Amino acid sequence: MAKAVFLDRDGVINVDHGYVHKVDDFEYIEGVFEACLAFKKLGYKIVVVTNQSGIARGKYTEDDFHTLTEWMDWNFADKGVDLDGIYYCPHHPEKGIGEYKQDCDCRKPKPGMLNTAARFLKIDMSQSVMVGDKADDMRAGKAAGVPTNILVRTGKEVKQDGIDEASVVVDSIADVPKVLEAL
Ligand SMILES: O=P(O)(O)OC[C@@H](O)[C@H]1O[C@@H](OP(=O)(O)O)[C@@H](O)[C@@H](O)[C@@H]1O
Ligand SMILES: [Mg+2]
Ligand SMILES: [Zn+2]
Repeated sequence: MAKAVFLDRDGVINVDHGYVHKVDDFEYIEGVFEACLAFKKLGYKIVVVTNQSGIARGKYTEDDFHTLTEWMDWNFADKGVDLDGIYYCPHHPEKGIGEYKQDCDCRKPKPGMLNTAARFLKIDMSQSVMVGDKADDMRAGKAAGVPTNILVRTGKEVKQDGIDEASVVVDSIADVPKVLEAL
């Protein structure tokens, strides 16, 4: 069985300017590629799990998301990092338009995206790690059975509920490899 680092996107990989959907607005957080290279060296798969309710809200389309994601995936590949999976939730239970208005199982804090990835990639949750910038990311990790849930300070303002749900709080993804080395 494999172990994985589940990565939230906005606020962890890139600066969360709010519903980012264009290459021009996609600003990488410093040290993200080096951190991901370190995860790979430590034997982890890397799986992105991102809530994209901007799709449900009609701010951008699934095609816009795919275009940006393909560009991001190539950026990682150029740096020697093969992302093992990228999962997204396009829904919102109240603000969604049409088919996107759903109380789905994939929107974090629910664990659907992590569980789907785990089935497909044969991931052992008990050895895996979640990295996010919100309490709901920590809750999704815990609901999936991930024991190490790391909150970073590069995204949404860290609040008490996030701190309470997290195993550890670090400044950014650049600090995560040393946390994993100590596990
Ligand atoms: O951090 P991840 O999961 O990768 O993506 C979150 C984003 O899709 C957006 O999620 C929204 O939350 P709501 O979906 O409106 O609750 C807001 O927080 C936006 O500012 C943010 O850009
Ligand atoms: Mg986030
Ligand atoms: Zn969903």
